[in-house]
Amino acid sequence: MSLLLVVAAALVDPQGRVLIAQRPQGKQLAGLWEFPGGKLDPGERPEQALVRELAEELGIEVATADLAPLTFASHAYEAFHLLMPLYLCRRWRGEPHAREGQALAWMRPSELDAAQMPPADAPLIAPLVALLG
Ligand SMILES: Nc1nc2c([nH]c(=O)n2[C@H]2C[C@H](O)[C@@H](COP(=O)(O)OP(=O)(O)OP(=O)(O)O)O2)c(=O)[nH]1
Repeated sequence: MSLLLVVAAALVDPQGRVLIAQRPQGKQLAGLWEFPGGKLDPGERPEQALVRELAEELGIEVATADLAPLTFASHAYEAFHLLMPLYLCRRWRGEPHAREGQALAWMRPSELDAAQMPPADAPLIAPLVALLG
């Protein structure tokens, strides 16, 4: 079993909506909607990696102090076991925009359709609904 650590963020806007991004064609799980984030580079701390991914993917600047642990996913994919902490973030600099051509959407957690997200993400929705409605 290989364990894959991926860090992800629920960016929350003032209306209580969270940002999801569509995985581009050609990648594993293409077309599904996910929380922004990604894998750690060698030697990186998880929060550092998430700050870097948010800058690369969305062009926003986030301080590690503004990343609050919310919950995590633990899911057995065929090729690896995914362990994915989900951080809540309500404060950033800049306007999130798709820097990698991905579609973006702000959604109320209660509207997140588990079917359109990777299977690992299904258990992440209830804690977001509990917090934000
Ligand atoms: N960022 C993110 N990844 C997720 C979520 N749910 C989920 O199963 N994953 C999986 C998909 C990928 O296997 C992995 C994230 O890897 P990644 O986005 O950094 O890398 P990738 O698969 O696009 O591949 P690559 O960049 O190395 O080419 O975690 C999610 O909500 N957000």
